[in-house]
Amino acid sequence: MDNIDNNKMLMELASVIDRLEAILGGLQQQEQQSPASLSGGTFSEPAGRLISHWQKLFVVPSEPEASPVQSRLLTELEQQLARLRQGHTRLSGAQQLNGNKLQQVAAQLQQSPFIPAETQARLAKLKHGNEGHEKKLWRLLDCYQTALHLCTEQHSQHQEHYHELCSRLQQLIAEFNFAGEVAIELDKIQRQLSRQTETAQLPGICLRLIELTIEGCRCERKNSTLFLTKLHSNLGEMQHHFAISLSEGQALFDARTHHGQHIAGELRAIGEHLVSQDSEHLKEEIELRMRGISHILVQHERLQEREQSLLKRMNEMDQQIQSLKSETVHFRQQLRAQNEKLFIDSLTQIHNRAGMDARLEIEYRRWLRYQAPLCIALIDIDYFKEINDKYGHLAGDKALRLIARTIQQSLRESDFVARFGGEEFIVLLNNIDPAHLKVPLEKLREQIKNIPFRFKEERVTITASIGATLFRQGDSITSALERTDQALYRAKHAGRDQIVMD
Ligand SMILES: Nc1nc2c(ncn2[C@@H]2O[C@H](COP(=O)(O)OP(=O)(O)OP(=O)(O)O)[C@@H](O)[C@H]2O)c(=O)[nH]1
Repeated sequence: MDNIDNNKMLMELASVIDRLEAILGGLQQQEQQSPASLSGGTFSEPAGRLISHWQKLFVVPSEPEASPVQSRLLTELEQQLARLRQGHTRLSGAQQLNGNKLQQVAAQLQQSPFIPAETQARLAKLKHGNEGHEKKLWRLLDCYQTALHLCTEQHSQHQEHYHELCSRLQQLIAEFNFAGEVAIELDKIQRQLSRQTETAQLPGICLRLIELTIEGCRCERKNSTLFLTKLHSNLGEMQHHFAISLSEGQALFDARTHHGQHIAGELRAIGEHLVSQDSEHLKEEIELRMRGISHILVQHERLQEREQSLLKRMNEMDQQIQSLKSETVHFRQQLRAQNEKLFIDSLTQIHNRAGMDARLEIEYRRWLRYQAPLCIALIDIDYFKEINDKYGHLAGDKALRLIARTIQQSLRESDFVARFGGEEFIVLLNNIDPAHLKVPLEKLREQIKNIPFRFKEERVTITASIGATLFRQGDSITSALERTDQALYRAKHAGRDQIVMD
């Protein structure tokens, strides 16, 4: 069912791409522009065919402004994207249904008393499903639209927008944690992006990433379903063995009790005869009873053999449980790594915006409960564009990594730092003394300023502006963030390289 839906979604995407291609094909005939060459060409059909049309239409524009044909083309593309969005909403409804079914199975399995704790944890994860990929698909579609606009963009900010798009795509790729072929492909694209790809290749890269996301989801779902099926059959087998062992154990117990009672009865009878009968009769009676007892002893030996084989079976089942446990531990570790990766910024290796959202929510609730002073600060690097323009984007990236490390090292263990976006960082300082709030922030500002940057053998000082505020009565997260943003704005306008508190 899952695969059918994913295939349906892939087909839907492919058909939209085909429709786009048809429009482009028509327009191409009207266009007299000469085709320009593109290196790479690693994209799959139909994305590859589509890109070659773009090459012809966008790579060597004859006019500085987008022509009416190009504008019309963009409008049509956007309409197709809108249709794709509608189709996707329908499909995600169907997927939701599947997800619900999977969650029901997981919930039922979780109730079974035979499930080890580790497996319970994994099933709980399955129960919650994974909505992240869908959001990423939309982010990719947005990137795709941006890439299309970039192809026609002529103005001075082109380079800046180009780098921003590359960063967004790299960030998205870093957030994926697919395995196998998809991971290898993603890695290739990641490297391609870091090598200054041509603008005209970006739409194709976006489409390829969409394809890979769907393929990755399909594999992930397939693996989860396989795991569930295997788990289910293992558990069924174990339950069956347990039931047999249980009834066998009960039968053994009953037989032992019965034999015990029998032997006790025989001994009692011997005792009674010892006092009441004459010696000849007594001898016969004892022989008879002794035969009865030795018969019971033979039966008892057989019981012991059955007990031995039952013990052996129990041991085998125990081993089965152990291997099931270690399998689920491994899966859980994978899931944990995947979750952690979602919250880490690929460039700086500190938390990203999603990580910050999660932590801010926790700190805010804690502040509401205990009212311990909580400070939020935005750190924005001054004139960072100049670094990029003068020394290149890669040098800029290196600087961002170093700044992130410096901020992290300057903070206490309980403080929190994340990359808020671009060249902006956010810091949360909890349990801070309001009277001395500026001290750690000043230290931060100084430490950034003292980083010994060297670009092209030139010593460069990078400074930062900081806006900060304390959470106040009646604050929401948004209101505190807005205040911090305004404080940062004032710090910039007052000449940069300084802290403004609100
Ligand atoms: N190298 C690199 N640059 C980035 C990244 N993200 C954003 N930027 C750049 O950061 C720069 C931010 O520029 P602006 O917003 O104009 O700010 P600024 O130049 O720092 O100037 P002020 O903030 O006003 O002091 C842009 O050039 C972006 O391209 C990134 O991941 N790597």
